[in-house]
Amino acid sequence: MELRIRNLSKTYSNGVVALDNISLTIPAGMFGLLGPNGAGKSTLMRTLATLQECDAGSVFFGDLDVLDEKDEIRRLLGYLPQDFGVYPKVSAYEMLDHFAILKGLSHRGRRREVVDGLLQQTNLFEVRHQKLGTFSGGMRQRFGIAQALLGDPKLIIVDEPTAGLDPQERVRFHNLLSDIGDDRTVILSTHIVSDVADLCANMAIINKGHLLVAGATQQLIDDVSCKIWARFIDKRDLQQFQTRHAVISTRLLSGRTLIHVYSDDDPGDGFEEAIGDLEDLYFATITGRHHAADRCD
Ligand SMILES: Nc1ncnc2c1ncn2[C@@H]1O[C@H](COP(=O)(O)OP(=O)(O)OP(=O)(O)O)[C@@H](O)[C@H]1O
Repeated sequence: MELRIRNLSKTYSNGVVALDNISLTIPAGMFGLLGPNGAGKSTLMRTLATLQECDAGSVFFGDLDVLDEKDEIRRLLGYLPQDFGVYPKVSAYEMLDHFAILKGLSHRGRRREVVDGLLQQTNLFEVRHQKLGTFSGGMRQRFGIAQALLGDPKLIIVDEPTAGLDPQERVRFHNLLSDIGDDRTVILSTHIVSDVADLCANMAIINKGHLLVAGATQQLIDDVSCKIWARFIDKRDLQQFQTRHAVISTRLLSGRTLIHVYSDDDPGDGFEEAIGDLEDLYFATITGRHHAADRCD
């Protein structure tokens, strides 16, 4: 089902504008919401998860008014918050069983089936009697997904789930997310570009409360791909290059400094055409070089 966000705004009491007139349509499947720290992602996620009020705007999930029909939405919603805390002294099984009771699964036999199934799906069945306090970050996040999946939600919101996971756990977590994203609407909020590149067919970039671009991930990459130029430089010359060119990223590659610049035409100066990727789109967009209307021919 589609989630339609229209003209959503939120200003905190200290004057910070966290969401500035955001309009966005999120189709079924995996959707990536990408933005740096402080962009407004968590504010948007908490608003969609009915945990926080906005100042203006509307949100519909199919025919349901998310901001008004909170109880109905909560029945369809699974949420993994950014700061998902667990009781360290309780086992994974006990905790999930407890959440299942709260979700209204009162029949003991049925509950056991559901809880066992979710522990299997998240690869935690073998360790189900271990205390949550002994879990690694990745195991804890997979447990977070297990609790978010209770009640078979149609809308799943995960807020920065892979921060702090090692590469192996990240892959494992990605596989789990891509499995659950098949027949649901899953919103993945993250500042990690590869999370979106690996998983999300559709995406948006927000910064400082503004929606910058939104659409099909591959189309958005195609729109930037002809405008990215690269060259290695001596890192002492970086400032010079920054004054002459629209430098969007600087990275070290085998000890050498590689810069990417954004330009409609060949910038000269020894740059070669690079094939723009999602990271280029991200940096070009949040540095204000690339805009939603910019295209490659
Ligand atoms: N309760 C609050 N009161 C005042 N300002 C807030 C509050 N919560 C968030 N903010 C501010 O609103 C802006 C957006 O914050 P938000 O947490 O939504 O961003 P984010 O993209 O999720 O970033 P992060 O990844 O750091 O959580 C930030 O400038 C933040 O400092």
